[in-house]
Amino acid sequence: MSAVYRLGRETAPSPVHTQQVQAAADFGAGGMAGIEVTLVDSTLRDGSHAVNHQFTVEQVRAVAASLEAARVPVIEVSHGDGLSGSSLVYGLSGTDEYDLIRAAAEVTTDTALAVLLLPGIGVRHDLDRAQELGASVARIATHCTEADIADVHIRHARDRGMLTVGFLMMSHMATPAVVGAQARIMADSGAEVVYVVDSAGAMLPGDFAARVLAIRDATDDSVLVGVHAHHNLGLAVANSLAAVHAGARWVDACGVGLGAGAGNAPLEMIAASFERAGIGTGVDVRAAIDLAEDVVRPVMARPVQGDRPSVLLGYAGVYGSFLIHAERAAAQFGVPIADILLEIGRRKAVGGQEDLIVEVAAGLAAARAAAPVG
Ligand SMILES: CC[C@H](O)CC(=O)C(=O)O
Ligand SMILES: [Mn+2]
Repeated sequence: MSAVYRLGRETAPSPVHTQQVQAAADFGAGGMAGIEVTLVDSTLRDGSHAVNHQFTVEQVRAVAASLEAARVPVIEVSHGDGLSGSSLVYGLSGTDEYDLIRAAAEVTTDTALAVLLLPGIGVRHDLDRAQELGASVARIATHCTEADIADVHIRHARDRGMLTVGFLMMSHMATPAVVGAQARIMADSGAEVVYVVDSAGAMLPGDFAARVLAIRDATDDSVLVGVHAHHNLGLAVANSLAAVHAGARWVDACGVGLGAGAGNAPLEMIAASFERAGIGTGVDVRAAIDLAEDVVRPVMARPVQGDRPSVLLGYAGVYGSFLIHAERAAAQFGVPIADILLEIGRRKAVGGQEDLIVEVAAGLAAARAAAPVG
């Protein structure tokens, strides 16, 4: 017989104030009317993780053309780990990313092309090559405490006339004040937009809002703030709304959410919910819904969803792009993926430490083998 549940563990809510009702209404339909944002679609870059970096020229042409038709203003095309990410450690590209950038450039005229670069994986020359093929937006990504290593790349992109964006990855690992200070470093280097990036999909709406406000404060609103949310805890759209409410004006999304882990904020849901909130994006919502279903879903090699490993990524604060590596290590060493991800989270691994996943899996397997049976 099951238990009878009785009221008792709940704490009483505090009395309702008029300001609270007004603040809540900001998050309702039409509550953010008058705000305009720039949407950046990263299906062809973050989505690269979810297809094991196997995008083809034909797929890129189809996705890029449909994004242009939906009036998405900026689309990002690169290996998942940024320019020159194709490697044994991060995953070899099926098609050279410059061929993919060229393909996207050939089918777009009104949409701007962006590329991602992680200093050390890619170099300044990679930005030059991408720009020659048509990229005009450079997104320079570092761990959230290492903004200074982006200095030469940000300056270089600005000198070449590219719209330059700083991208503070794994932002949940630093306090709002630290994220603000790091954004200031990127702004001083010349970044025009600086992003709060929830690489692990571990952040809650207030975590985003606090970091957006901290960046605005630390930079005296001299840069625009962007947000890049992952859906591991099912919060990517709500987090993006909270970030916009706090002042973010660039917002990333991917068709069907195609991206690392449980994916990114789905473009079609961002476009639709933002329109309901009154936020202007310029994107054709019907076309975004159609392209997600008809163009992006067919290229998905695997469903991007909040399954066990994806939720664990968000819960443990682990890099979304570690998912495929962790799945492989779990199969190779015969240990539960949950154990690997929780241990990686405890060790606070940062991007670039993919080999630690193998070390952790091997260690867990050895510990199991050594444990007394029974
Ligand atoms: C490894 C680069 C990474 O995928 C960038 C990004 O999208 C993120 O940190 O979420
Ligand atoms: Mn991402």
